[in-house]
Amino acid sequence: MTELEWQNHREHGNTETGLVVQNLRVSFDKPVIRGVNLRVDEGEILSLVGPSGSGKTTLLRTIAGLHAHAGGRILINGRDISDEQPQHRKTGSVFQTPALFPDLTVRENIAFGLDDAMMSDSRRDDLVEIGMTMMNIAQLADLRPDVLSGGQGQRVSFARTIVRRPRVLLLDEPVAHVEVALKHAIHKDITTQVRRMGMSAIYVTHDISEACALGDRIAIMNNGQIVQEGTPRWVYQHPNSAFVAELMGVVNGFAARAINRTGDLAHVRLGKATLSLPCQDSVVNGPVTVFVPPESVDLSDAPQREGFMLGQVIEAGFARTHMVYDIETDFGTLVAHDSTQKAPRQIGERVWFRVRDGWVIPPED
Ligand SMILES: Nc1ncnc2c1ncn2[C@@H]1O[C@H](COP(=O)(O)OP(=O)(O)OP(=O)(O)O)[C@@H](O)[C@H]1O
Repeated sequence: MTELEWQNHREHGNTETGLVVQNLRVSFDKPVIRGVNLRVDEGEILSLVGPSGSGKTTLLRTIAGLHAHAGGRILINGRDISDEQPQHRKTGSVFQTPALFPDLTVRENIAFGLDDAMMSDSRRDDLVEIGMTMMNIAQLADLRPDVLSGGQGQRVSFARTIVRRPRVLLLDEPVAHVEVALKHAIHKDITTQVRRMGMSAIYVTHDISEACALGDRIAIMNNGQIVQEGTPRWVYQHPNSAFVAELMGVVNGFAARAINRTGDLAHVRLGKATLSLPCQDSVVNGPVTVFVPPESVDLSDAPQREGFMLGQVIEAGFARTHMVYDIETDFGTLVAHDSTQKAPRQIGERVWFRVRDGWVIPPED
Protein backbone atom coordinates (compact mmCIF):
# COMPACT_ATOMS: atom_id res chain seq x y z
CA MET A 1 0.00 0.00 0.00
CA THR A 2 1.39 3.44 -0.87
CA GLU A 3 1.46 6.17 1.75
CA LEU A 4 -1.46 7.93 0.04
CA GLU A 5 -3.53 4.73 -0.13
CA TRP A 6 -2.87 4.10 3.55
CA GLN A 7 -3.97 7.61 4.58
CA ASN A 8 -7.16 7.03 2.63
CA HIS A 9 -7.63 3.61 4.25
CA ARG A 10 -7.03 5.10 7.70
CA GLU A 11 -9.54 7.88 7.22
CA HIS A 12 -12.22 6.17 5.17
CA GLY A 13 -11.56 2.40 5.37
CA ASN A 14 -14.01 0.15 7.19
CA THR A 15 -13.68 -0.08 10.94
CA GLU A 16 -14.60 -3.75 11.09
CA THR A 17 -11.11 -5.16 11.54
CA GLY A 18 -8.15 -4.40 13.78
CA LEU A 19 -7.88 -1.62 16.34
CA VAL A 20 -9.43 1.76 15.63
CA VAL A 21 -9.09 4.67 18.06
CA GLN A 22 -11.23 7.71 17.31
CA ASN A 23 -10.73 11.14 18.84
CA LEU A 24 -9.70 9.65 22.20
CA ARG A 25 -9.34 12.04 25.10
CA VAL A 26 -8.08 11.40 28.63
CA SER A 27 -7.63 13.91 31.44
CA PHE A 28 -6.11 13.63 34.87
CA ASP A 29 -5.64 17.01 36.51
CA LYS A 30 -5.06 18.27 32.96
CA PRO A 31 -5.69 16.85 29.45
CA VAL A 32 -3.11 14.12 28.74
CA ILE A 33 -4.53 12.46 25.60
CA ARG A 34 -5.91 15.18 23.38
CA GLY A 35 -7.89 13.76 20.48
CA VAL A 36 -5.91 10.72 19.31
CA ASN A 37 -6.91 8.90 16.12
CA LEU A 38 -5.19 5.62 15.30
CA ARG A 39 -5.72 2.56 13.23
CA VAL A 40 -3.75 -0.68 13.52
CA ASP A 41 -4.69 -3.44 11.12
CA GLU A 42 -4.67 -7.14 12.01
CA GLY A 43 -1.14 -8.54 11.91
CA GLU A 44 0.34 -5.04 11.95
CA ILE A 45 2.80 -3.46 14.40
CA LEU A 46 2.54 0.27 15.04
CA SER A 47 5.57 1.74 16.81
CA LEU A 48 4.70 4.60 19.14
CA VAL A 49 7.46 7.04 20.04
CA GLY A 50 7.61 10.41 21.74
CA PRO A 51 9.29 12.24 24.59
CA SER A 52 8.79 11.31 28.22
CA GLY A 53 5.39 12.47 29.44
CA SER A 54 3.87 12.77 25.95
CA GLY A 55 1.14 10.25 26.87
CA LYS A 56 2.27 6.93 25.33
CA THR A 57 1.69 4.77 28.42
CA THR A 58 -1.58 6.55 29.19
CA LEU A 59 -2.78 5.80 25.65
CA LEU A 60 -1.96 2.08 26.01
CA ARG A 61 -3.52 1.87 29.46
CA THR A 62 -6.68 3.58 28.22
CA ILE A 63 -6.99 1.12 25.33
CA ALA A 64 -6.54 -1.69 27.89
CA GLY A 65 -9.32 -0.18 30.01
CA LEU A 66 -7.11 0.83 32.94
CA HIS A 67 -7.92 4.56 32.64
CA ALA A 68 -11.29 6.17 32.07
CA HIS A 69 -11.54 8.26 28.92
CA ALA A 70 -13.16 11.67 28.67
CA GLY A 71 -14.30 11.23 25.07
CA GLY A 72 -13.86 9.33 21.83
CA ARG A 73 -14.17 5.64 20.94
CA ILE A 74 -12.05 2.48 20.88
CA LEU A 75 -13.11 -0.25 18.45
CA ILE A 76 -11.68 -3.76 18.22
CA ASN A 77 -12.79 -5.66 15.13
CA GLY A 78 -15.68 -3.27 14.76
CA ARG A 79 -16.92 -3.62 18.35
CA ASP A 80 -16.97 -0.49 20.52
CA ILE A 81 -15.17 -1.58 23.69
CA SER A 82 -14.71 1.93 25.12
CA ASP A 83 -16.82 1.23 28.18
CA GLU A 84 -16.06 -2.46 28.71
CA GLN A 85 -14.22 -3.93 31.67
CA PRO A 86 -10.50 -4.58 30.99
CA GLN A 87 -10.89 -8.38 31.14
CA HIS A 88 -13.52 -8.32 28.37
CA ARG A 89 -11.61 -6.14 25.92
CA LYS A 90 -9.45 -8.80 24.29
CA THR A 91 -6.31 -6.74 24.83
CA GLY A 92 -3.06 -8.14 26.20
CA SER A 93 -0.22 -6.08 27.66
CA VAL A 94 3.50 -6.59 28.20
CA PHE A 95 5.36 -3.98 30.22
CA GLN A 96 9.01 -3.07 30.88
CA THR A 97 9.32 -5.50 33.79
CA PRO A 98 7.70 -8.94 33.65
CA ALA A 99 5.77 -8.86 37.00
CA LEU A 100 5.63 -12.66 37.32
CA PHE A 101 4.40 -14.44 40.43
CA PRO A 102 7.61 -15.34 42.31
CA ASP A 103 6.24 -18.51 43.92
CA LEU A 104 4.90 -20.02 40.70
CA THR A 105 6.93 -21.83 38.03
CA VAL A 106 7.07 -20.55 34.48
CA ARG A 107 4.40 -23.07 33.46
CA GLU A 108 2.13 -22.02 36.35
CA ASN A 109 2.69 -18.35 35.61
CA ILE A 110 1.55 -18.82 32.04
CA ALA A 111 -1.41 -20.97 33.06
CA PHE A 112 -2.47 -18.29 35.54
CA GLY A 113 -3.60 -16.10 32.67
CA LEU A 114 -6.00 -18.85 31.62
CA ASP A 115 -8.36 -18.52 34.56
CA ASP A 116 -11.48 -19.33 32.62
CA ALA A 117 -13.45 -21.78 34.80
CA MET A 118 -15.05 -23.29 31.68
CA MET A 119 -11.70 -24.44 30.32
CA SER A 120 -10.71 -28.07 30.84
CA ASP A 121 -7.35 -28.86 32.45
CA SER A 122 -6.10 -30.62 29.33
CA ARG A 123 -7.04 -27.67 27.10
CA ARG A 124 -5.26 -25.30 29.51
CA ASP A 125 -2.15 -27.53 29.53
CA ASP A 126 -2.13 -27.64 25.73
CA LEU A 127 -2.35 -23.86 25.46
CA VAL A 128 0.46 -23.40 27.95
CA GLU A 129 2.69 -25.83 26.01
CA ILE A 130 1.89 -24.02 22.76
CA GLY A 131 2.65 -20.64 24.36
CA MET A 132 6.00 -21.89 25.65
CA THR A 133 6.90 -23.36 22.28
CA MET A 134 5.95 -20.13 20.49
CA MET A 135 8.26 -18.13 22.71
CA ASN A 136 11.04 -20.76 22.80
CA ILE A 137 10.91 -21.23 26.57
CA ALA A 138 9.78 -24.88 26.92
CA GLN A 139 13.09 -25.69 28.64
CA LEU A 140 12.29 -23.14 31.38
CA ALA A 141 8.87 -24.64 32.26
CA ASP A 142 9.71 -25.78 35.81
CA LEU A 143 11.90 -22.85 36.85
CA ARG A 144 10.84 -20.02 39.11
CA PRO A 145 11.13 -16.34 38.01
CA ASP A 146 14.07 -15.51 40.31
CA VAL A 147 16.46 -17.65 38.25
CA LEU A 148 15.40 -16.19 34.88
CA SER A 149 17.37 -13.54 32.99
CA GLY A 150 15.59 -10.32 32.02
CA GLY A 151 15.10 -11.58 28.47
CA GLN A 152 13.73 -14.95 29.61
CA GLY A 153 11.36 -13.19 32.03
CA GLN A 154 9.99 -11.08 29.18
CA ARG A 155 9.49 -14.17 27.01
CA VAL A 156 7.44 -15.74 29.83
CA SER A 157 5.48 -12.53 30.19
CA PHE A 158 4.84 -12.46 26.46
CA ALA A 159 3.76 -16.14 26.42
CA ARG A 160 1.40 -15.51 29.36
CA THR A 161 -0.21 -12.69 27.38
CA ILE A 162 -0.59 -14.41 24.03
CA VAL A 163 -2.04 -17.70 25.33
CA ARG A 164 -5.15 -15.67 26.11
CA ARG A 165 -5.43 -14.90 22.39
CA PRO A 166 -5.76 -11.12 22.60
CA ARG A 167 -6.80 -9.29 19.44
CA VAL A 168 -4.80 -6.23 20.46
CA LEU A 169 -1.30 -6.49 21.87
CA LEU A 170 0.02 -3.52 23.86
CA LEU A 171 3.78 -3.54 24.37
CA ASP A 172 5.27 -0.84 26.61
CA GLU A 173 9.06 -0.86 26.22
CA PRO A 174 9.14 -4.65 26.66
CA VAL A 175 12.87 -5.04 26.00
CA ALA A 176 14.10 -1.85 27.67
CA HIS A 177 15.96 -3.91 30.30
CA VAL A 178 17.07 -6.74 28.03
CA GLU A 179 20.66 -6.95 26.83
CA VAL A 180 21.20 -5.80 23.26
CA ALA A 181 22.22 -9.22 21.93
CA LEU A 182 18.86 -10.76 22.94
CA LYS A 183 16.61 -7.92 21.82
CA HIS A 184 16.76 -8.91 18.20
CA ALA A 185 15.65 -12.50 18.89
CA ILE A 186 12.74 -11.31 21.03
CA HIS A 187 11.69 -8.82 18.33
CA LYS A 188 11.67 -11.64 15.81
CA ASP A 189 9.42 -13.78 18.01
CA ILE A 190 7.07 -10.86 18.64
CA THR A 191 6.79 -10.13 14.92
CA THR A 192 6.22 -13.79 14.07
CA GLN A 193 3.38 -14.18 16.59
CA VAL A 194 1.73 -10.85 15.72
CA ARG A 195 1.62 -11.89 12.06
CA ARG A 196 0.64 -15.49 12.73
CA MET A 197 -2.14 -14.67 15.19
CA GLY A 198 -3.29 -11.56 13.31
CA MET A 199 -3.07 -9.34 16.39
CA SER A 200 -2.99 -5.54 16.14
CA ALA A 201 0.10 -4.49 18.07
CA ILE A 202 1.26 -1.15 19.46
CA TYR A 203 4.91 -1.08 20.47
CA VAL A 204 6.11 1.79 22.67
CA THR A 205 9.82 2.48 22.72
CA HIS A 206 12.32 5.30 23.24
CA ASP A 207 14.74 3.66 20.82
CA ILE A 208 14.10 5.11 17.38
CA SER A 209 16.14 2.43 15.60
CA GLU A 210 14.04 -0.24 17.27
CA ALA A 211 10.83 1.64 16.42
CA CYS A 212 11.79 1.87 12.74
CA ALA A 213 13.04 -1.70 12.44
CA LEU A 214 10.02 -3.29 14.13
CA GLY A 215 7.11 -1.07 13.16
CA ASP A 216 5.20 -1.48 9.92
CA ARG A 217 4.20 2.07 10.74
CA ILE A 218 5.35 4.61 13.24
CA ALA A 219 3.32 7.22 15.14
CA ILE A 220 5.03 10.18 16.75
CA MET A 221 3.38 11.49 19.88
CA ASN A 222 3.87 14.88 21.47
CA ASN A 223 1.88 16.53 24.20
CA GLY A 224 -1.02 14.07 24.02
CA GLN A 225 -1.40 14.13 20.24
CA ILE A 226 -0.14 12.08 17.28
CA VAL A 227 1.82 14.69 15.34
CA GLN A 228 2.84 12.46 12.43
CA GLU A 229 2.21 8.89 11.33
CA GLY A 230 3.37 6.80 8.40
CA THR A 231 5.83 4.10 7.43
CA PRO A 232 9.16 4.67 9.20
CA ARG A 233 10.79 5.34 5.84
CA TRP A 234 8.16 7.90 4.85
CA VAL A 235 8.30 9.77 8.15
CA TYR A 236 12.11 9.80 8.11
CA GLN A 237 12.17 11.21 4.61
CA HIS A 238 9.24 13.61 5.05
CA PRO A 239 9.20 14.98 8.62
CA ASN A 240 6.46 17.59 9.05
CA SER A 241 8.26 19.54 11.79
CA ALA A 242 11.67 20.09 13.33
CA PHE A 243 10.41 18.10 16.31
CA VAL A 244 9.72 14.99 14.21
CA ALA A 245 12.94 15.41 12.20
CA GLU A 246 15.04 15.53 15.36
CA LEU A 247 13.24 12.55 16.92
CA MET A 248 13.80 10.52 13.73
CA GLY A 249 17.52 11.36 13.75
CA VAL A 250 17.50 13.88 10.91
CA VAL A 251 19.86 16.14 12.81
CA ASN A 252 20.36 18.71 10.04
CA GLY A 253 17.67 21.40 9.96
CA PHE A 254 18.47 24.78 8.40
CA ALA A 255 16.60 28.05 7.88
CA ALA A 256 16.71 28.79 4.15
CA ARG A 257 14.80 30.69 1.44
CA ALA A 258 12.73 29.21 -1.38
CA ILE A 259 13.23 31.24 -4.54
CA ASN A 260 11.15 29.21 -6.95
CA ARG A 261 9.10 26.03 -7.25
CA THR A 262 8.59 23.53 -10.03
CA GLY A 263 6.04 20.85 -9.17
CA ASP A 264 7.20 18.95 -6.09
CA LEU A 265 10.65 20.57 -6.15
CA ALA A 266 11.58 23.75 -4.29
CA HIS A 267 14.64 25.68 -5.43
CA VAL A 268 16.21 26.82 -2.22
CA ARG A 269 19.04 29.19 -1.35
CA LEU A 270 21.14 27.59 1.37
CA GLY A 271 24.29 29.58 2.12
CA LYS A 272 25.94 30.26 -1.23
CA ALA A 273 24.34 27.23 -2.89
CA THR A 274 21.03 26.81 -4.67
CA LEU A 275 19.53 23.34 -4.14
CA SER A 276 16.52 21.72 -5.78
CA LEU A 277 14.83 19.52 -3.20
CA PRO A 278 11.43 17.84 -2.77
CA CYS A 279 9.04 19.91 -0.70
CA GLN A 280 5.77 19.83 1.18
CA ASP A 281 2.73 21.01 -0.83
CA SER A 282 2.33 24.15 1.26
CA VAL A 283 5.83 25.53 0.54
CA VAL A 284 5.78 28.96 -1.14
CA ASN A 285 8.60 31.37 -2.02
CA GLY A 286 10.18 32.88 1.07
CA PRO A 287 11.52 31.45 4.33
CA VAL A 288 11.57 27.65 4.64
CA THR A 289 13.20 24.93 6.72
CA VAL A 290 15.42 22.40 4.97
CA PHE A 291 16.12 18.97 6.49
CA VAL A 292 19.08 16.97 5.30
CA PRO A 293 19.57 13.34 6.43
CA PRO A 294 23.27 12.89 7.35
CA GLU A 295 23.66 10.06 4.83
CA SER A 296 22.46 12.35 2.03
CA VAL A 297 25.66 14.37 2.13
CA ASP A 298 28.47 13.39 -0.27
CA LEU A 299 32.04 14.13 0.81
CA SER A 300 34.99 14.50 -1.49
CA ASP A 301 38.61 15.61 -1.48
CA ALA A 302 38.00 17.70 -4.61
CA PRO A 303 34.95 19.46 -6.13
CA GLN A 304 34.19 16.50 -8.43
CA ARG A 305 31.00 17.85 -9.94
CA GLU A 306 28.76 20.88 -9.84
CA GLY A 307 27.12 21.55 -6.50
CA PHE A 308 30.09 20.79 -4.27
CA MET A 309 30.91 23.36 -1.57
CA LEU A 310 33.87 23.74 0.70
CA GLY A 311 33.70 23.11 4.45
CA GLN A 312 35.89 22.09 7.34
CA VAL A 313 35.72 19.03 9.59
CA ILE A 314 35.25 20.21 13.19
CA GLU A 315 34.32 16.87 14.81
CA ALA A 316 34.76 13.24 13.80
CA GLY A 317 33.34 10.09 15.43
CA PHE A 318 33.32 6.36 14.73
CA ALA A 319 29.75 4.94 14.78
CA ARG A 320 30.53 1.27 13.86
CA THR A 321 28.69 1.20 10.53
CA HIS A 322 29.74 4.70 9.48
CA MET A 323 31.81 7.74 10.41
CA VAL A 324 30.03 10.86 11.71
CA TYR A 325 31.53 14.23 10.78
CA ASP A 326 30.48 17.71 11.88
CA ILE A 327 31.32 20.02 9.01
CA GLU A 328 31.46 23.77 9.35
CA THR A 329 29.76 25.40 6.35
CA ASP A 330 28.62 28.91 5.46
CA PHE A 331 25.04 27.99 6.53
CA GLY A 332 25.86 26.27 9.84
CA THR A 333 27.19 22.95 11.09
CA LEU A 334 26.27 20.07 8.80
CA VAL A 335 26.39 16.50 10.13
CA ALA A 336 27.48 13.98 7.49
CA HIS A 337 27.83 10.19 7.53
CA ASP A 338 30.56 8.60 5.48
CA SER A 339 31.86 5.11 4.86
CA THR A 340 34.23 3.56 7.39
CA GLN A 341 36.01 1.89 4.47
CA LYS A 342 37.81 5.14 3.62
CA ALA A 343 40.65 6.60 5.68
CA PRO A 344 39.03 8.71 8.43
CA ARG A 345 39.10 12.48 7.96
CA GLN A 346 40.94 14.55 10.53
CA ILE A 347 39.58 17.43 12.58
CA GLY A 348 40.59 20.69 10.88
CA GLU A 349 40.72 19.08 7.44
CA ARG A 350 39.07 20.92 4.54
CA VAL A 351 36.47 18.87 2.72
CA TRP A 352 34.21 19.30 -0.31
CA PHE A 353 30.61 18.36 0.29
CA ARG A 354 27.36 18.20 -1.62
CA VAL A 355 23.78 17.93 -0.35
CA ARG A 356 22.34 15.13 -2.47
CA ASP A 357 18.84 14.96 -0.98
CA GLY A 358 16.63 16.64 1.60
CA TRP A 359 13.12 17.79 2.42
CA VAL A 360 11.71 21.31 2.53
CA ILE A 361 8.82 22.47 4.74
CA PRO A 362 7.33 25.90 5.45
CA PRO A 363 8.85 27.78 8.40
CA GLU A 364 7.39 26.83 11.76
CA ASP A 365 5.73 29.41 14.03
N1 LIG B 1 -2.47 8.10 37.01
C1 LIG B 1 -2.10 9.35 36.70
N2 LIG B 1 -2.54 10.40 37.41
C2 LIG B 1 -2.18 11.68 37.10
N3 LIG B 1 -1.33 11.98 36.08
C3 LIG B 1 -0.84 10.97 35.37
C4 LIG B 1 -1.19 9.60 35.62
N4 LIG B 1 -0.53 8.81 34.72
C5 LIG B 1 0.17 9.64 33.93
N5 LIG B 1 -0.01 10.93 34.31
C6 LIG B 1 0.58 12.11 33.65
O1 LIG B 1 0.24 12.04 32.28
C7 LIG B 1 1.29 12.50 31.46
C8 LIG B 1 1.66 11.44 30.44
O2 LIG B 1 2.27 10.34 31.12
P1 LIG B 1 2.64 8.98 30.38
O3 LIG B 1 3.20 8.05 31.40
O4 LIG B 1 1.47 8.53 29.61
O5 LIG B 1 3.77 9.49 29.38
P2 LIG B 1 4.80 8.61 28.51
O6 LIG B 1 4.84 9.25 27.19
O7 LIG B 1 4.43 7.19 28.58
O8 LIG B 1 6.16 8.87 29.29
P3 LIG B 1 7.44 7.89 29.47
O9 LIG B 1 8.06 7.82 28.12
O10 LIG B 1 8.28 8.61 30.47
O11 LIG B 1 6.93 6.56 29.96
C9 LIG B 1 2.43 12.87 32.40
O12 LIG B 1 2.37 14.27 32.64
C10 LIG B 1 2.11 12.10 33.66
O13 LIG B 1 2.62 12.76 34.80
